[in-house]
Amino acid sequence: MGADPAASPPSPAASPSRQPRQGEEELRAVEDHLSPSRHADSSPAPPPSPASAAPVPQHPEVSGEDAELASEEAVEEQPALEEGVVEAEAAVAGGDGEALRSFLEEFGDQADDCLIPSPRLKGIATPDCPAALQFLGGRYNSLMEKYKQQVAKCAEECAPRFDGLKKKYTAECAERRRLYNELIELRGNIRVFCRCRPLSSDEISRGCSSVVEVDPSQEMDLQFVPTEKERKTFKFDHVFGPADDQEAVFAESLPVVRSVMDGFNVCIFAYGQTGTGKTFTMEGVPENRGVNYRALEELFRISEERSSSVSYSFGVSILEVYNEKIRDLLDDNSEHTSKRLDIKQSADGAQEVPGLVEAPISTIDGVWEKLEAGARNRSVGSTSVNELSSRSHSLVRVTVTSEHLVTGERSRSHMWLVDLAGSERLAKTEVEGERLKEAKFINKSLSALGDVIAALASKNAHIPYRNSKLTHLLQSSLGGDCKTLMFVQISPSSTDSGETLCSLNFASRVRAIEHGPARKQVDPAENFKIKQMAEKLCHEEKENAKLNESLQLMQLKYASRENVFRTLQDKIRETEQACRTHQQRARELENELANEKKAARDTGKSAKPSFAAPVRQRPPLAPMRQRPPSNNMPQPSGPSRLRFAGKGSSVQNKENIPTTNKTTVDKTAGKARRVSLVPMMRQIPLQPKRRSSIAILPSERERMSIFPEKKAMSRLSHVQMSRTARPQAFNSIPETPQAAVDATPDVRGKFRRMEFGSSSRFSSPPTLSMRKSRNNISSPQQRLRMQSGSGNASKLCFSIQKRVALGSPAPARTTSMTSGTGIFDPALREQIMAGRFGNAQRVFNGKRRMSVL
Ligand SMILES: Nc1ncnc2c1ncn2[C@@H]1O[C@H](COP(=O)(O)OP(=O)(O)OP(=O)(O)O)[C@@H](O)[C@H]1O
Repeated sequence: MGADPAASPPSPAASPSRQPRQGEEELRAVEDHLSPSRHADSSPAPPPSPASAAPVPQHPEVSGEDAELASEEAVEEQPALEEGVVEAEAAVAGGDGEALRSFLEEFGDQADDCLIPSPRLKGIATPDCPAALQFLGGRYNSLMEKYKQQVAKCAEECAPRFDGLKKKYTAECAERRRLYNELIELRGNIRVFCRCRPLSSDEISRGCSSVVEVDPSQEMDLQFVPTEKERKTFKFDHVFGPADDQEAVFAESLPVVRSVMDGFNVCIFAYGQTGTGKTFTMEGVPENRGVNYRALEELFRISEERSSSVSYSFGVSILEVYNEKIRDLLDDNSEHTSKRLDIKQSADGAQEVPGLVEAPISTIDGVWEKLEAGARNRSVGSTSVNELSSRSHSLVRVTVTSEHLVTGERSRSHMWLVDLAGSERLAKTEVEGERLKEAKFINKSLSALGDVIAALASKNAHIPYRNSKLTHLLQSSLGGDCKTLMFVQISPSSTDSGETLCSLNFASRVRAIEHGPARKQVDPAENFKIKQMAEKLCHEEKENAKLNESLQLMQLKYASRENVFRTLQDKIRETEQACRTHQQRARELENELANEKKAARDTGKSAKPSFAAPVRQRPPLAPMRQRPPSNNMPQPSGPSRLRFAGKGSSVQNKENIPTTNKTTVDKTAGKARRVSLVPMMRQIPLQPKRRSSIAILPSERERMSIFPEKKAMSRLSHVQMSRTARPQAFNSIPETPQAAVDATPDVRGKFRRMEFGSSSRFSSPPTLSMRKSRNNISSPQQRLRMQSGSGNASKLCFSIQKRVALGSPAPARTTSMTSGTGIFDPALREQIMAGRFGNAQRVFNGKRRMSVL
């Protein structure tokens, strides 16, 4: 299905001057669909072919039934155009597509980013209309997509710049607020405006004259002229004459009102005589609204203006102080219920009235409703001065909570809008009864307000806020760190000149107050959090200090213990060194001793052995077990033999000691023992640290006694010593052998008793050494004793001596040990002897830890 180039409109793609553009393909597609119509113009129309059906709506002649349905749907989607198309149908005869073609031609000439609807669209016949609309839709969509991309790109490019500008804007806003606040502070945080109402018709009718002169050019001065002589000029921050309207008054109040939006506490109150226009200034009338309404209006306006950077929320409470009682004017049941409202100080130091209704407001209409409701509930009395005079103080509290969307800074501030009760003197009001009581309360609270202002003016340390409910409520918004605006309302009438003068004097005093810089109010919750954090920090600091102290103490203790430890280590080293020295010396002596013994044995060998003198017989050079048993060898004595026979086949096996008859044993007891022990001693390595030789040292009593029991006699470890006897026994032994030698006769006597009076068990080396020390000091043992001064050395000496005593063939020792000095019962003596030998055996055979006997 080709288009006739001659008949078809100039294709945009064919034009060399133009680049292919977006939408051209759609255009071409539609042109292709229109080609049958073109053929119809130049040549006979071909028969409708199913192949010519395309997804796009087509001419019914070309597209068939499906295309017709699609056309109908498209037409339904464009009901607005249908009417025009139907109207144009008559103009485009037969719907031959001529109008569509020319319409498309127009678009072909248009730039890609143009979408100018052609007036010819209306002229397109109904069958061609869907195709045209589809083309336009596609074109529109592609352009839309293109623009979207462009916008997104632009936004992306501009984002950093936008962020920078936003930051700059935020900084500028902050700076503006700061400067603005500074300006207000320079003007004074407490500002006093004087407003003089016009003479009322009643006053005019009574012929009252004006005693007040206001010069518009001197907006701060007010001339009080009761008489020409008494002319007095009062200065205020602004003076509004009778001609000034509500708008002008509010315009001057705006800076103070705005401060509340910056987080400062604000108080605006109207003071003056009854009927001077306090309520008119604060509340106004519906057609001429006062400060309250306008202030809230301004708050909403600012909130809207700053909505991109700060989020604000508002709440309103309305209350009155009547006869020193607080009444909630938004609580409809407050008059019927005995709900008592009181002032409490919150955690952040602000004054709160628990239970007071705080109505959230989001629109200015809502504000007006609340103000009206409050005004309706207000206690209104009637006096001769002003029929509608309110006999209570009316207070509107606006709570502003803000959160900065960029910095996250939060604040909560209050704005008090106070319409005070009339300040006229009691004498003038001519009241009595209930009205008099009301007047007294009013005067009391106004007097308290005067005292607070006077205290602030004189910068007293104590400000008597709590003298009245009114001043107590306004404490956080009156003086100090908040902004105060006072309207002093005066009457121009000559009849009120006295009251006017009082009011003007009071206002002048208020104006004289010098406030410090205002302080921004932060959210109480934030305040509380900060306080808690500060307390926690304080507590942690204290804990830290305590821990530091204890740490220092521990360090000191550690240092001192380290010193002690070092000293002990040094001592241990010294002791070890001494021990090593002693050991070395002991080894030398041992060697010397061994040499001596060898020499002694050699000497013994040279002498001829004889059974007639068994006592002097030397021990064999080799252990018994290594030698074959001999019938000629002497047998152990009776008790020893019995013990050998009792325990020990093992002993016999080891020692190869033959069992013989008793008579033989009796004769050769001492010799047999020496024969069996000496070889063993040679096998035992030197053990300087053995303590058994001194652990068994007996007490005096034990040494003097005889132990009949075998058990007690045979085991060194079973020495029966009483607790009290032990130290005595040990103390009785001199620390060194030399000490024993040098001991007093008493001590010597003790040792003598030990030597000769004790049982065999206690004939310990000290006894021998002492005896030897007396007789001969040239032996190695004695030399060792003489050289060693410590207890350990003496113990070592004892051990060595014992070995020497048991191993050496000293005849004197044999005699004394076997004789059992002082024991006359032969059986018992034998037992003791056996025990002594058994002990000796155990001591020298300590490594094996088994009883030989
Ligand atoms: N600036 C003014 N311009 C016009 N009319 C005023 C102005 N000030 C006060 N008035 C009128 O004076 C009358 C008394 O005013 P208003 O009730 O406000 O006095 P007030 O000080 O509030 O008295 P009260 O202490 O009894 O409440 C009202 O009718 C009020 O419309």
